[in-house]
Amino acid sequence: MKVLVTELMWDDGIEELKRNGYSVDYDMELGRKRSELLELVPAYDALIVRNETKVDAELLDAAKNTKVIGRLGVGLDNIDLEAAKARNIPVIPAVHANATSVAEYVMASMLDAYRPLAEADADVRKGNWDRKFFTGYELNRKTLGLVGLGEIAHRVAKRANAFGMNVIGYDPFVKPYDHILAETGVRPVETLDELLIHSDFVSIHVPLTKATRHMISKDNFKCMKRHAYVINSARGGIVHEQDLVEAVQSKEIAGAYLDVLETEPVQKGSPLSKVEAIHLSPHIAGLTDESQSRTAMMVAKEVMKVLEGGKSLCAVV
Ligand SMILES: NC(=O)c1ccc[n+]([C@@H]2O[C@H](COP(=O)([O-])OP(=O)(O)OC[C@H]3O[C@@H](n4cnc5c(N)ncnc54)[C@H](O)[C@@H]3O)[C@@H](O)[C@H]2O)c1
Ligand SMILES: O=C(O)[C@H](O)CS(=O)(=O)O
Repeated sequence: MKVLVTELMWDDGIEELKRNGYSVDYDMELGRKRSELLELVPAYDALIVRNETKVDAELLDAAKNTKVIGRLGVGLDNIDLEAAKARNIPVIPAVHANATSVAEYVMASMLDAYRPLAEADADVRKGNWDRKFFTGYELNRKTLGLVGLGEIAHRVAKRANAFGMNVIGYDPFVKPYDHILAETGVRPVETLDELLIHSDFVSIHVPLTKATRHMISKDNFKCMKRHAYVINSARGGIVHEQDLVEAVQSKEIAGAYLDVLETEPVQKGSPLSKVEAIHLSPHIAGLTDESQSRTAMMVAKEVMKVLEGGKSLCAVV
């Protein structure tokens, strides 16, 4: 059977498929080459994608022999789940496989905001020794507000607790008596405004949906503390980018860490890249060697399970 991998996949998973007798074609840029992809896809029994391949009705119609779709991550905003369901094609994300890596990225962002080592290093290399300017702040006793209280948010909360932070969270779908809140030390709040008003850091952990698009925009920044930072490692489009630029430029908030953008890769001349206090990274929060090895192996194994006639417990449709 033939498997087509259209985006970055760690060797472990590719080798696992080959060891089990599958023929694998791998082009990590194919997700961006739509017409080539549409031409190639009918020949494959399984499709393995990441976040850039648009898996819509058109692609699924072309994928006449495809029996399963593996997703090398958890965000599903690039996949038309209804269209997959209608065609009886299970979609299998790498459930929880990169959550710890994202949680560590959020901790790194908060530490960078308060202890900017890269900037201090650059300054010392210029011959300066400015101890006053580089005096930082402690995360201890600061408030972290988590928007969305799913898998990643809880892993962030555990780590933030270890740093002595107060952690609050907003998620209308999580019950206030849910045991996970007690286990990870999150105090739930009832409204997004309440979270924004109290937080020194606001970290976003919701999927991109119609309801979450531009969930953080102009009026929300006005609620926030002037020294607060926004961290978005979830999806571009949840934070309104132009409103963010204006909020940082007018000092309504201190800055932001964005791992994800509304249009990826970053556009030439993007206003985001002109604001020093907006820190950008190329969608790498979930990318570590460990997480990608786990992700690739999990997806390879679950895809093979379906191709061999079994059922994957990780399938979302
Ligand atoms: N940057 C990266 O590398 C990276 C890596 C992994 C995941 N992600 C993104 O992070 C997102 C979250 O991942 P997760 O594993 O924590 O997902 P999850 O499904 O475990 O949690 C999402 C939470 O968001 C909540 N939610 C949904 N709509 C909401 C709303 N309108 N208001 C408040 N809460 C709402 C849900 O109730 C759920 O608890 C993913 O959907 C993905 O887009 C990014
Ligand atoms: O949704 C995810 O898991 C992440 O955004 C990482 S990736 O799969 O898009 O690389």
